[in-house]
Amino acid sequence: MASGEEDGTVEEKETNNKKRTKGTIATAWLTFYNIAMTAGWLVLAVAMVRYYLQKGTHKGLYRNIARTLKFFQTFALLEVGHCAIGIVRTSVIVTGVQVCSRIFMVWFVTNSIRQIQNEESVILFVVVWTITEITRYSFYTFNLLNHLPYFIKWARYNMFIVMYPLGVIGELLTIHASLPYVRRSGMYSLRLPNKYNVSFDYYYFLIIVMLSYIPLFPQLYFHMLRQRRRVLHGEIIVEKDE
Ligand SMILES: CCCCCCCCCCCCC[C@@H](O)CC(=O)SCCNC(=O)CCNC(=O)[C@H](O)C(C)(C)COP(=O)(O)OP(=O)(O)OC[C@H]1O[C@@H](n2cnc3c(N)ncnc32)[C@H](O)[C@@H]1OP(=O)(O)O
Repeated sequence: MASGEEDGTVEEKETNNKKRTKGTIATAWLTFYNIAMTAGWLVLAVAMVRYYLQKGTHKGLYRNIARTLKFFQTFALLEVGHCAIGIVRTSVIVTGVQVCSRIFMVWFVTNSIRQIQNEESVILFVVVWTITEITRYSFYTFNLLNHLPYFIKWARYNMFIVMYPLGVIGELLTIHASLPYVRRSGMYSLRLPNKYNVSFDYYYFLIIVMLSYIPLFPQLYFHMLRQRRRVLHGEIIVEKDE
């Protein structure tokens, strides 16, 4: 008599193989991690809605949620580790660029320059990140638990089409708004002469960061479009080794 696996479809067999290779400890850790991250971003969403309903303005909202945002966005650094040790099938480079650019936005732009914290662009990228991350982490969680509702899968691989550009617009407008303050204050800059004999201008560094979105963002976006074709339309995509 044929075993259950022999009876299964190619898709089922592939899922079983993937699970076996991932291992129990890794699966348990990822389940815990994804539940914690879904909960964290949900807390953030509730805090934002409550603040807006109580105050009727977005002014002061960033300060109200800053701690939670910094904590959960920084925690996402673990994702680079997940890829590096091979417990998730994702590129370290793609994940690294995504996570580091977000951490940079949170710590070295929004958190460091108080004057821009009430900009609408800050609210734009925080709202977009929040919606995206609730969907993404619940997708991973339900997927690991083998109970993935189709609408979450659909949302994970469709919402980014609009959300990614919106998030980028919010981030770029925020960096742009910070430029005059950075120039005036000379923050994080090193002027000559100094004992190291090096100079660094954070103002120009921020302009370089903004320009680096031009080559880097399309790569992240096309990566997600490929993932979308693979997951929603079953296309076999041959990726180059990183
Ligand atoms: C220091 C100076 C910094 C300079 C900065 C330069 C700027 C560069 C430009 C950067 C622009 C970024 C802008 C961005 O911040 C804006 C926004 O995010 S706006 C909001 C919209 N965003 C999105 O929709 C994000 C989309 N991106 C992502 O989801 C990820 O970041 C990405 C790494 C791109 C995801 O790719 P991935 O390959 O992981 O896709 P999948 O989700 O399909 O996963 C692939 C497989 O891995 C499994 N997996 C992954 N993670 C987990 C996990 N945590 N738990 C369990 N399993 C996981 C997943 O299930 C897939 O498995 P399988 O292949 O078996 O199906």
